[in-house]
Amino acid sequence: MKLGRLNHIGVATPSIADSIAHYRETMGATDIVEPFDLPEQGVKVCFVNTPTDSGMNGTQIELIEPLGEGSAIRGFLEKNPLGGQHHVCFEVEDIAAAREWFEGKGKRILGPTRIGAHGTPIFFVHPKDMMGQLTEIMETPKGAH
Ligand SMILES: CC[C@@H](C(=O)O)C(=O)SCCNC(=O)CCNC(=O)[C@H](O)C(C)(C)COP(=O)(O)OP(=O)(O)OC[C@H]1O[C@@H](n2cnc3c(N)ncnc32)[C@H](O)[C@@H]1OP(=O)(O)O
Ligand SMILES: [Co+2]
Repeated sequence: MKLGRLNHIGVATPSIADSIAHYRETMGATDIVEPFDLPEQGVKVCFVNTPTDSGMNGTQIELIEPLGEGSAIRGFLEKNPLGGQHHVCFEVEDIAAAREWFEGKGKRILGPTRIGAHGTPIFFVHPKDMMGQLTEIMETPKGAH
């Protein structure tokens, strides 16, 4: 497997509205996408786009707020009430081959491969098998970059 670009850093927050204000007013972000619900992932999502010199897409901050009782990020926010860095997400060309790669290395994959916020297949690898970082792997969107 070949590591692709760092697509996004997932940041859990108890309030996307408060986080948007923080990124606008304190961090000077100018390109923030309207938040939307992803009930199948148990989160409300908002992308903060970061600029690049090349004009290619920059790495995003993916703000995630719990949606519904069974949200996967509720436990994280109970331990970290202010929120904070939750996961890193790297792109790969072929999601099935990437899954086989991590499985072959004995890494625990969390649940099935499913469609993520960018409309392409994703899966998560357990933080305890990844040097403490919850790691999302996503297939590069067709025609991106
Ligand atoms: C927006 C959609 C999508 C996208 O397209 O980008 C997303 O990003 S959705 C993001 C939310 N979804 C997920 O995170 C799905 C995968 N996550 C999980 O399955 C669980 O959250 C988890 C990683 C298995 C954790 O489960 P939880 O029940 O909350 O905690 P545990 O107590 O079982 O945790 C065990 C152990 O791991 C440590 N931990 C938990 N979360 C993290 C983390 N984000 N980063 C690093 N470490 C983490 C936790 O502290 C426990 O450690 P010990 O206390 O030492 O046992
Ligand atoms: Co993510």
